[in-house]
Order: sequence, then structure tokens, then C-alpha cells
Amino acid sequence: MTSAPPADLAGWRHVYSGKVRDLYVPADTADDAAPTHLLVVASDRVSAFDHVLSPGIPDKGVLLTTLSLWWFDQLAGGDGGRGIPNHLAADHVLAGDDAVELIPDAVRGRAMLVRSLDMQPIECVVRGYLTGSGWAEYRTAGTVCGIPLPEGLNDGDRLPEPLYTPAFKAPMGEHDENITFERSVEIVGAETAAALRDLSLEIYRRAAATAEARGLILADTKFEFGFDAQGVLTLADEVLTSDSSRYWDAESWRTGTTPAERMASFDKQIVRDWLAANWDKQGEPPVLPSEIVERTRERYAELLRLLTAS
Ligand SMILES: CCOC(=O)Cn1cc(-c2ncnc(N)c2C#N)cn1
Repeated sequence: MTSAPPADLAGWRHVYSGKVRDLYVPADTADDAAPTHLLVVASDRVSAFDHVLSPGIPDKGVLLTTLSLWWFDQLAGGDGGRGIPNHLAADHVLAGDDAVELIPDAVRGRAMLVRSLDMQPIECVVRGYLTGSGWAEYRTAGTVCGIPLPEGLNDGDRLPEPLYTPAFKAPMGEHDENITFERSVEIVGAETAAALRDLSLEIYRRAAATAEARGLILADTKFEFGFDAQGVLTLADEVLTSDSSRYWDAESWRTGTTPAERMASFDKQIVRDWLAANWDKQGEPPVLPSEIVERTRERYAELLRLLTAS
């Protein structure tokens, strides 16, 4: 179980920890030098309501990393060769006939060796369905991120068209700020803003179709991109995992009569619901009961099975 602090990894220097992931640079990287590669390590930590919870979810880091790697591969190929370039680097080098693994044994399976990119400060959120913060805004203003929507929509409804709703990436640990597309143009320039939007919508449409073919709804997701050394806008971060996306069971959505029934999700909704019923949001959150931990782990594992079973 890796809800522990970031591991010491031979050959790597820990430089930053988010709520659930840890970032490393090669140990020989000078303080003022830009690394060519990074190691992004997913822990078993789970967060909700801006708190890292205890205990972690066993195998969460491996399950979500495996799903990210599967999606990177799905998106890189197919579609008539119009693959989506991603930041993954080769995780081994050949020395003669032997493959030398570059990812330390201690984190193998839950780490990604990636090319260091010039990251764009935009969270590229795509919403195919109305829920979460989008539903909350819609109820009071009839809009989502300022975009007007038809009247009469309910929590969990499919949107007329997938919506691109960018957010400005706040400094590490602070909340991202929803912005208009026009504001994103001011931040990254018109060409890059349009490319971020178009790539995000294309990836969402392809991923939603892949999920639908497997009995799943991709309700919403978020992407991050950066420019590589050749100036190619490249898909980075994690992609289409339960931490960055909402997935629902398509049959439950179709037949359910209440939002909870319709949005039978494959993410940490079980944790959120339990906390909402057992914590007043004051002080530190309670320790999660083992039954909640195991059910959450099973949802992560079930999502991976449903998507990747050939
Ligand atoms: C603690 C975990 O935080 C993150 O992974 C967010 N983050 C990503 C980068 C990044 N920076 C340059 N190149 C990349 N390929 C990436 C990626 N992914 C930096 N922070």
C-alpha cells in the first residue's frame, strides 16, 4: 500500500508531490537545468473534498497507471493514423540483447517515464453530460462555465454537444479557475488555445465512443498538454483515469430513475458519499472503513477490466 510519503528512488530526485501523485527528476539534474525526462509516480492515496484520506486504496496507483497507459496507446494508434502524440518515453533501453529497465522496481507498474514538456497552464475539461459543478451552476444560472444551455435539463443528462470548458491551472495545490475560451486565448495565444480545444474535443469523442462500445459512459474528463522539443502539442499528465474522469454504467444511466442510480460511477463517488454521510467537513476527515476501501478498489479494478478486456 502506498499511501506513504514519496519513496526514495535510486537515480531519481523527488521534486513535487500532488495529493495523489509524486514527481521526480533524474538525480543528476542540476538545480538550474531543465530535465529531459520525468518520473510521474501514482500512489494509492485517495483525495476528496480537498483532503488526502486514510487509508489509501490498495493497488490504486497500479490500476490507474495501467488505465492511463492503455488509453495513451489507444489514442496514439488508429483513426487512420491521426494518432494523438503523448509524453510517454521508452521505459527501457537496449544494452546489447538485454533491456535495461529505467523505472525503479519499487514503483514499477504505477510510474510513467515521460518526456519533459513545456506544459500549458490550461486544464482542458470536456463535459459530455451535466453533473458535478456543471449541474450546480446550471441550476442557478442555466449555464455551464458561462455557456448557456437549453432549459429543462436534469442532473446526469447528456448535453446537446460535448462542451469544452477550460480552467486556468492555479499554482500547485490551489484551485483551478474556470475561464472562457476567450480568456484561454489571452493566456496561451489564439493558435494554441484553438489547438487545445480541438484536441480535447477530438480525444473526448474518440474515448467516449470507445467507452460506449464497452457499456460505459464517459461523462466528463480533463486533459493537460505541453509542447515537446519539436514544438508538437503533446498529451501529458494522466489520461482518462477515474481520478481525471467520470465514468458511468450505461445501462444504469439508461434505466435509472434517480441521479444516484443513473450515475453509478466508477470513481471515488463511494468515498464521497460515505464522507458526506459521516463527516461534517470540519477538521480532519474520518478514517475510511475497510468496506468502503474495498468497494472503491473493486470499482477501479472493474473499470479497468471493462475497458481493457480485448
Ligand atoms: C505530482 C504530480 O503532478 C503532475 O504530474 C503534474 N505535472 C506534470 C508535469 C509535467 N511537466 C513536464 N512534462 C511533463 N510531461 C509533465 C507531465 N505529466 C509537471 N507537473
